[in-house]
Amino acid sequence: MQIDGKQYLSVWFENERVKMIDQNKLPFEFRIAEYSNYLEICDAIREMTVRGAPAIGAAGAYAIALAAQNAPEEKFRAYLRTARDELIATRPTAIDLRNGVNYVYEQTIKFIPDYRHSRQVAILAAREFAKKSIDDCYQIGKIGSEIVPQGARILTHCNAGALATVDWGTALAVIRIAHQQNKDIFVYVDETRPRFQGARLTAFELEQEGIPHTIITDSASGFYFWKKEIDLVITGADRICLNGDIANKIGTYEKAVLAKEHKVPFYVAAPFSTFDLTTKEGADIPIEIRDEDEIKRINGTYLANPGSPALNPSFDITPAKLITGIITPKGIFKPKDAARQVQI
Ligand SMILES: CSC[C@H]1O[C@H](OP(=O)(O)O)[C@H](O)[C@@H]1O
Repeated sequence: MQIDGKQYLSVWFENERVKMIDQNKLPFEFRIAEYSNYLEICDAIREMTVRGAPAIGAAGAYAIALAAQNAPEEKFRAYLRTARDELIATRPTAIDLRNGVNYVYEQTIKFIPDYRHSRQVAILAAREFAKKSIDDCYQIGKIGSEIVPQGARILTHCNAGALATVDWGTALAVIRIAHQQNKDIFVYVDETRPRFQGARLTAFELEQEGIPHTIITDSASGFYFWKKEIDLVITGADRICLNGDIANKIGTYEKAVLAKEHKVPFYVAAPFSTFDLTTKEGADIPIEIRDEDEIKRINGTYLANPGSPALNPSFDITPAKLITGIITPKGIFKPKDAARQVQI
């Protein structure tokens, strides 16, 4: 992604350290955070310094590579197993995290007790996972742009951009490439309470690339559907089940219901690292419940009644029946057929 004319990835491995754009500071401050051990990356994922399903998948992959560099040889496998389990436990919903961590873990332990080779393979495997994510997201953008009509007004929710992946994005990869194809698109950006990934991160990415857009409150989208100002909805996903149900940022489900009511196509864009072939349907996906203070406070200042409790599920489930198609690196598929593409 271009930031002030310079090319960046959201997360990368350099000089034996994992580096990432601090997404909690954007768009007000551009800061690169860097870590030398996997425990710091566990905190970074929990605190959403890095966030977005494919981005935390890559961060987890690099964290295992870092663990392999630091693991004492006398307990190499046990140290890596602990790192794997602690990283996967940081955020339960996005399946890319488990997929990225497990991929590098499995590749690395194959070479024990050749510890030097294991350490080299760990870094190569993590870099391979991240590079495949970038390539998959670019393909998603190219394939997805085919369903974007000229002059389309597109609603998107949360941030499914380059910041939520390693580069390009998923929903925003489609939007970026449609813009590059001069399709004259306009984007309605849901602010996405309570952490404002839309108002802060999606709006930042779109402004950086000169893509016309407006921020709206989450509750305003219904009004723009009613005004017939939304032609298409494209979101990302955090987990896609065997039957095509998806988990995505809280508020996605209601956009899908509105889209159905107003006969507007609702697409989900995701790489294959977001598919979970071990989960049959959406009801089986663990939903991350985050701290109530994310709702009640901003930067420590209360904006809600301090004495009242708040419920803060970070994701919801959108059933396959509300999804027009799932945009993958291999093509666009009906939800019920998408998971099969991963198996092929
Ligand atoms: C490329 S899809 C990213 C996906 O992850 C976001 O969640 P979070 O910001 O909590 O990591 C959101 O659900 C996006 O759609």
